Amino acid sequence: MPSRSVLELLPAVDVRDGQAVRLVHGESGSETSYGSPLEAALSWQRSGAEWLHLVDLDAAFGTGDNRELVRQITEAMDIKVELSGGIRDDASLAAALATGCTRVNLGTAALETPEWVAKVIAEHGDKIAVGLDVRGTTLKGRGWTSEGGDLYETLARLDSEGCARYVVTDIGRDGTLTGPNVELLKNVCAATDKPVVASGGVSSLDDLRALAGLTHLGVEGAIVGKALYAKAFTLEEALQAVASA
Ligand SMILES: O=C(O)c1ccccc1NCC(=O)[C@H](O)[C@H](O)COP(=O)(O)O
Repeated sequence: MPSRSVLELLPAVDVRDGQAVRLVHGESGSETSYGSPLEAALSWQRSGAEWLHLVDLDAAFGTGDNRELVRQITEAMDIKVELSGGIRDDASLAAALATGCTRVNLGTAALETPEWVAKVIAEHGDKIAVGLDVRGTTLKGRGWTSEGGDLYETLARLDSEGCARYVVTDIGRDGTLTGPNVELLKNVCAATDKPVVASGGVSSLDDLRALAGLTHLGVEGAIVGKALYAKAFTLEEALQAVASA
């Protein structure tokens, strides 16, 4: 009998001005602070996480960076780390990869400098994921007003360039505890053969079970932020829920 794949869970640590924070709709200025990002990351690791989704929000918003702290956190982890936020050129990519992270997530660069993204996909393969942050089917930079084109046209282009994986976020759900956009995830999975990581909106164990029910379509993992910080459930409960879904 073929083995069933278990949904990977990626607890999120988003860093702004040295603090772990949560945003609403990915918008700068909407943050709530949750203290030390290293402590948060270590606590997810202690709770059994196999992945950490670590975001440098200052780098993403162009308000500085938390590069040294992100490096320290990544080095302190025994688990896999996905790094995101402000990775847009050779220097920021080199700094991110030098942390020893498992992969990086490119966002705005995929919209604004597609030639560079094609080049680094060719060079680094599986170490590069692309974040597709959407409202409706229009791509957006996180928390930004600029529009980045059509989701499915961009997906087709990135697929043709060999992109290994997509992190898909409905910005309208992000940080809102209103549930993931299952329809969007199904549509993206239908449009690509590459694995998809769901991001934004998870509010309950039932949401995670619903995402676990999409693994056969290509949903490989789910990023969980606000729900863990708001203590809607524990990470142990979440891991148990997806293991038995
Ligand atoms: O990932 C980024 O690069 C990023 C850039 C700018 C704003 C937000 C960004 N990421 C946020 C996340 O990845 C969230 O942690 C994730 O979507 C979890 O959302 P939620 O479970 O709804 O808190």
